[in-house]
Amino acid sequence: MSLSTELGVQIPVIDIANPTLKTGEELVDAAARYGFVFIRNQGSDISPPEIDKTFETVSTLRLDIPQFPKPRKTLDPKNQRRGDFKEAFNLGEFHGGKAQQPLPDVLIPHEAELGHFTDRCHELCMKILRLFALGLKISPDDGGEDWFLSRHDTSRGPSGSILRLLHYPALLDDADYIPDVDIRAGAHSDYGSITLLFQLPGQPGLEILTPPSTWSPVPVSPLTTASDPSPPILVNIGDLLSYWTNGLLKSTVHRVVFPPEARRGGEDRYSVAYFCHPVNDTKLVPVPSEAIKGLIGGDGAAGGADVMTADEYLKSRLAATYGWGGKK
Ligand SMILES: O=C(O)CCC(=O)C(=O)O
Ligand SMILES: [Fe+2]
Repeated sequence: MSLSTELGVQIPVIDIANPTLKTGEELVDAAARYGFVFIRNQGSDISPPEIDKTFETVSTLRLDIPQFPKPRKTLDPKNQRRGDFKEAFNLGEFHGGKAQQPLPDVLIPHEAELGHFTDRCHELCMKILRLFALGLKISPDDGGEDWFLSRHDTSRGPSGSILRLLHYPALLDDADYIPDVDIRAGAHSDYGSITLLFQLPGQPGLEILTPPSTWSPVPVSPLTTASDPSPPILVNIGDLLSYWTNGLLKSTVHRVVFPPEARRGGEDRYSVAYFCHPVNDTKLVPVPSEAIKGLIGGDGAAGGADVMTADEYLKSRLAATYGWGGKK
């Protein structure tokens, strides 16, 4: 493990190519401290060409796609009056390589490739969740390393997992833009188990809220990964996994800002996020780990009659942010 030392916060960089118990412990430690961790990408999990291909597709996204919502919405409706300067397309689960929703014309030729990428993201999430179970020392009697896997097994039923393609347009000279008010993506936390975030070299902007309340920039490629074939994949804990672990793993608030040089003109920014959720009917009983037992009783998952399903939890988070029926 190494730390990303430049700029602001030091998010650990972890190599999971040949994982051991120590790798699991390091992941749990990073998730408990920061809620964010970089997974080094030297090609063994999701290959750089697969990531490049997905970004080629994302770069075809333009504001004139009818399905893109207008006017713009924000991820932070409580604090922000104006919409985020971004467009995004969410792809739900694929079945047999087929999207289960209408696709905009520009994405139709890329359906199989996006389905494949979604599968690769899900597999990587399973590898990471297995390592979390190892690091949390879940006993073999309770399901051991497989504890999270059976609960994210897509053959058991639908889930809220989403692949989100994001485009943050460059600012045109005549853009209706208010410096220091407008933002590319408003402050928010993610809702699911874990999120994978893919970013492009030279396109920074992500910031995380660090205690007591400082916005710290997150580099795309920390120094120790500068010569890797692809930037590391950024993994963050969502609200559901934080709830499930009674707050041991942190769901950290984050946002995307305009880099200072992009405040007029500037460049488009593209990113891809995979939000991994458990199967809808998964019961969110407390994760059986000694590290979590002492924390039960706060705002986290309760046993007994109060147990929520993953689907109920997601709906409650959407309702708290947008009112019932809203969409993130
Ligand atoms: O585009 C990014 O870098 C972050 C996007 C994000 O946080 C989200 O869509 O939840
Ligand atoms: Fe996010």
